[in-house]
Amino acid sequence: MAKIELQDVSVTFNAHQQKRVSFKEYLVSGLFLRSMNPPLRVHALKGINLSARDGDRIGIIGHNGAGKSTLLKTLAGIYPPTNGTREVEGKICSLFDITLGFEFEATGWDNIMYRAYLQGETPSSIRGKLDAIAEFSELGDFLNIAVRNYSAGMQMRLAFSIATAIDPEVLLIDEVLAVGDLAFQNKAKARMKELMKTSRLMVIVAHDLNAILDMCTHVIWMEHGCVRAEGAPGIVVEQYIAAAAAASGQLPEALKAA
Ligand SMILES: Nc1ncnc2c1ncn2[C@@H]1O[C@H](COP(=O)(O)OP(=O)(O)OP(=O)(O)O)[C@@H](O)[C@H]1O
Repeated sequence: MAKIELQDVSVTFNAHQQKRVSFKEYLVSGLFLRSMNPPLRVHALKGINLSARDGDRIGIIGHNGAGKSTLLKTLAGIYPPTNGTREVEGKICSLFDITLGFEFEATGWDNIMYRAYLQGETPSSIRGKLDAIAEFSELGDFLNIAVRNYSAGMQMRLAFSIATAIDPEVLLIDEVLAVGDLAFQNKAKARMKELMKTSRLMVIVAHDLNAILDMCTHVIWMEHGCVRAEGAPGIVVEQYIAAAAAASGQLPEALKAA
């Protein structure tokens, strides 16, 4: 069974400020032993509660900087909650930032082994998938050389081929993932669709509201690190569009017609 349970989760970052300071300000701050660039605390997530089970397809929408990617990364276990608790059960496949964590001095083949192992495969289950991963990546002999010699697109191909080789129970996707050239993108999209169908639980961050309406059973609208609204996709997306239109001083199409 796949399961996600976030209780009162907050994530805070300490960002280093790089304000320009005049020489005078610099001297005065030194005199009082004050830093001119104290860390800026960014409250990316504030008190998020989320509960999802087998069969749920959750869409996350919201403005730039609302906290969508941070939420996805917290679910993936990349960011530990600053407060609150995170519980995720099931094999996770994260389709975002997929090229992070390559061993650049190692060959493509070795990276397949390392990564698949980190994704929870055993040495024997990896061996059964090696050829399929290599074939999907279409990297051929390049798999014999160090990954540092790959182009950005080739790294993407390899990372995507490995990440999607497992049968995920929990699928975490950022819509902006664009993999490789046009031919590979079509292949990648088809594989993503397949994974969306077969995974038990999916959470997707997207700005494409039609995709959200098509795919999701539940939508969470994030605003400044909080959940502004959540519920049935049709209702939440409509509220989101109306709020965006009001903010930009335009009437939503539906209201214009009324
Ligand atoms: N590693 C980090 N260090 C410091 N601040 C961060 C970090 N990651 C995100 N933030 C901040 O957290 C807030 C939420 O960012 P996040 O990337 O989650 O937003 P988002 O909703 O995914 O935005 P977008 O739609 O633009 O991708 C922003 O204010 C961002 O500056």
